[in-house]
Amino acid sequence: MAKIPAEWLERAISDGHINYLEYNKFINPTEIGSGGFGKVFKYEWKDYELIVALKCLKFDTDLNLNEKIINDFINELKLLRRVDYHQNIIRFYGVTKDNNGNYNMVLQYANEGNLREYLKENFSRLQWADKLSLAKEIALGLLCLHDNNIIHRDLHSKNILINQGQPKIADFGLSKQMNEKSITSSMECQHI
Ligand SMILES: Nc1ncnc2c1ncn2[C@@H]1O[C@H](COP(=O)(O)OP(=O)(O)OP(=O)(O)O)[C@@H](O)[C@H]1O
Repeated sequence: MAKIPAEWLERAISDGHINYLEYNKFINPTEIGSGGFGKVFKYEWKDYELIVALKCLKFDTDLNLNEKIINDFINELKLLRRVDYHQNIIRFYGVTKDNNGNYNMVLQYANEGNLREYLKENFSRLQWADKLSLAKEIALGLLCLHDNNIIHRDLHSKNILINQGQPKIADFGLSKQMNEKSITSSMECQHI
C-alpha cells in the first residue's frame, strides 16, 4: 500500500501533470521552517534569479507514518496545482528530488514569513485599513478554494504566508476536495 502514492507521484511527473525541476538549478539553501512533512528551505533558482521555498518530504522509519506523510504531500500537490493561479494562494512551481533522494515541493517564497510572526512584529505599525485589507485578501483566497470545492481544514495564522505585505494561503496537506456526494451528505448532516 505504501508504494502506491509514491508511484502516483512518479507517474504524474512522467505524464507531465506535475512539473519536474532539476535540483541543481537551486543554490544557497537556508533553513526557514519545519512542519509535518519535514524542513522548509529558502533557495535561489539561479537561472531566473528567483527566490523559492523548497518543502521537503522526509521519510520516517515508521512505514505507516510514511504512508500518511506521502498521502498528505500528494494531496497538497494535487490541490495546489488547481488553485495556485490566485494571488492569495501560494504559487506552486513543481517538484524536485534533492541529493538525498527526497522529493521537495518548489513553492513561491513568501519574504515576510507566516502571518503569526508578521502580526507579532508589525501589529502596532499596521493601520486598520492594512488589517482589513489582509482579512479581505484571505477571504478572497478562501473563496477561490471554496469555488473549487476545496476545504482547507487547517487554516491558522502559521499557514497563511506573507509576501510583500500580501497574504497567501498555504499548507494544503489536510485539505479535502469535496465531491457532489460529500457536499450533499455534509448538508444533510447540518439539517439533522
Ligand atoms: N513558501 C514559503 N515561504 C516562506 N516561508 C515558508 C514557506 N513555506 C513554509 N514556510 C515557513 O515554514 C514554516 C513551516 O511550514 P510548513 O507548511 O511545512 O508547516 P506548518 O504549517 O508549520 O506545519 P504543519 O505542516 O505541521 O501544519 C511556515 O510556518 C513558514 O514560517
